[in-house]
Amino acid sequence: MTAERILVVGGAGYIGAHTCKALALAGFLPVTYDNLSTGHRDFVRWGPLVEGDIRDAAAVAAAVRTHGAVAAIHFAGSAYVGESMVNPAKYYENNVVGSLSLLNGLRAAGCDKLVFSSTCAVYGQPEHMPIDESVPTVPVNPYGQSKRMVEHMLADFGMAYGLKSVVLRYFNACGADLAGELGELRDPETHIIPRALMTLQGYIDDFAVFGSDFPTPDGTAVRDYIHVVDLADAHVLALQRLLRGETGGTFNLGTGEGYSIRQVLGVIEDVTGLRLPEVVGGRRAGDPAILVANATRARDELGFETRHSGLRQIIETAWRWHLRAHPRRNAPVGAVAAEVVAADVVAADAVGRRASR
Ligand SMILES: NC(=O)c1ccc[n+]([C@@H]2O[C@H](COP(=O)([O-])OP(=O)(O)OC[C@H]3O[C@@H](n4cnc5c(N)ncnc54)[C@H](O)[C@@H]3O)[C@@H](O)[C@H]2O)c1
Ligand SMILES: O=c1ccn([C@@H]2O[C@H](COP(=O)(O)OP(=O)(O)O[C@H]3O[C@H](CO)[C@@H](O)[C@H](O)[C@H]3O)[C@@H](O)[C@H]2O)c(=O)[nH]1
Repeated sequence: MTAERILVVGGAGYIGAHTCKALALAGFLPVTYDNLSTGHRDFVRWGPLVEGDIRDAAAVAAAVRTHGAVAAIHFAGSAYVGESMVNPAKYYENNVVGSLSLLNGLRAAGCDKLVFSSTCAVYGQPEHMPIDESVPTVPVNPYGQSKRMVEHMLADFGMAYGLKSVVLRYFNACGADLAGELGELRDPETHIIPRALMTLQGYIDDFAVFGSDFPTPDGTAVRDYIHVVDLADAHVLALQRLLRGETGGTFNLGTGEGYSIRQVLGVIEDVTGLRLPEVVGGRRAGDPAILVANATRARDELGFETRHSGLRQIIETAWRWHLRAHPRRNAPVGAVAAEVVAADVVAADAVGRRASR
C-alpha cells in the first residue's frame, strides 16, 4: 500500500521538520513545501522538498497535484513576537496574505483538509489561568493578531467552500528530537531556551532576562513549555481525525504547567552544570506576563498526551542538540547546519567554561 502524501507547508522549519519525522513514523509521506527563508534544506529527510512560497497560489496547487497530497499541514509563517511589534507589515504580509494565497492554492487543487499552526498569542493576556479555548481572543501583538485573522479565514472557508480544518494553538515549543537529528536552528535566535544555551556555548554575549517586574511570583514572565516531539505527535492525531472524516476544531497544546524565566534558567544551569550571566533588562514589547494552557480539550477529543514535556527532558534534549549543531564557537549558526558533527569539541569547550557553583 502506498503511503498517503501530506503537504507539509513550512516543513523545513523547527516544528515542521519534527512533524515530518512523526508523519513518516506514522506511515505517511510528508511532502515539504517551503521557501527556506528560515527553514533548512538538510532538515528535509523524510520525503521530497518542493521549494516554493505560500504567496504563489499556482505553485501550491501544482505541488498538491503533482504529489497527490490528500491533506496539508501549514507551519509556514513569521513567528517572532518582538519583531512583529516593530515590523507588523511583514506579519500581515507573510502570515495573512500568505495564508490566503495558500488556501486559494489548496482549493484550486481540491485539497480540503488542513491542520494550522496557531498560537497562544491569539489570547493576548487573559485575566485567569489556565487558558481554555473559550477564553476571548484579544491579541496584544501583531503576530498573534495575524494568526487570529487566519483562524477566521479558515472558519469562513469552511462554511463557504467546505474546507475542514484543525487549528492547533501551541504554547511555547521547545526541546529537540530525541535521537538528536533535529532541533532549533535560527539566525537570529530569539527564544529563551536556545538563547540561554547558546550563551553558555559562547555564541551569544548579550543574554538578558527581559523584565523582572511582571506580576508573577518572581517577577519574570511565565510560559507553558511543550516539547516539540509532543507537538509533532499532536499534528499526526489532528491529521488522522480529519482523514477519518471527523469535524475540525480548535485545540490548545500545552502542559498546563507554567514556569518563570528564572525557573527555566535554574534548570538550564542544573542540566548543563554551567552558570548564566545574571543580567536583567527591560521588558520586551508585546510580551504578556503569563500564558499557561488548559489542554483538556486536546486530551479528550484528540487523545493527546504530553510524553516528553517535563522541563528537564526539554532542556536535556535541547542541550544535546546544541552541542551537536553548533560545534564551532563564533561560527554563524546557519552556516553550520549541514555540519551536525563533532559534539565532543563543544563538550570539551563547555567543560572549560564550567564555573564554580
Ligand atoms: N516556535 C514556537 O514556540 C511556536 C509557538 C506557537 C506557534 N508557532 C507557529 O508554528 C509555526 C512553525 O514555527 P517554527 O518555530 O517551526 O518556525 P520556523 O521559522 O522554524 O518554521 C517556519 C517555516 O516556514 C517557512 N516559511 C516561512 N515563510 C514562508 C513562505 N512565505 N512560503 C513558504 N515557506 C515559508 C520557513 O522557511 C520555515 O521553514 C509558525 O507558523 C509559528 O507561528 C510556533
Ligand atoms: O533572551 C531572551 C529571550 C526571551 N526572553 C523572554 O522569555 C519569554 C519567552 O520568550 P520566547 O522564548 O521568545 O517565546 P514567546 O515570546 O513566548 O514566543 C514563542 O511562543 C509563542 C507562544 O507563547 C509563539 O506563538 C511564538 O511563535 C514563539 O516565538 C518572554 O518573556 C521573553 O521576553 C528573555 O527574557 N530573554
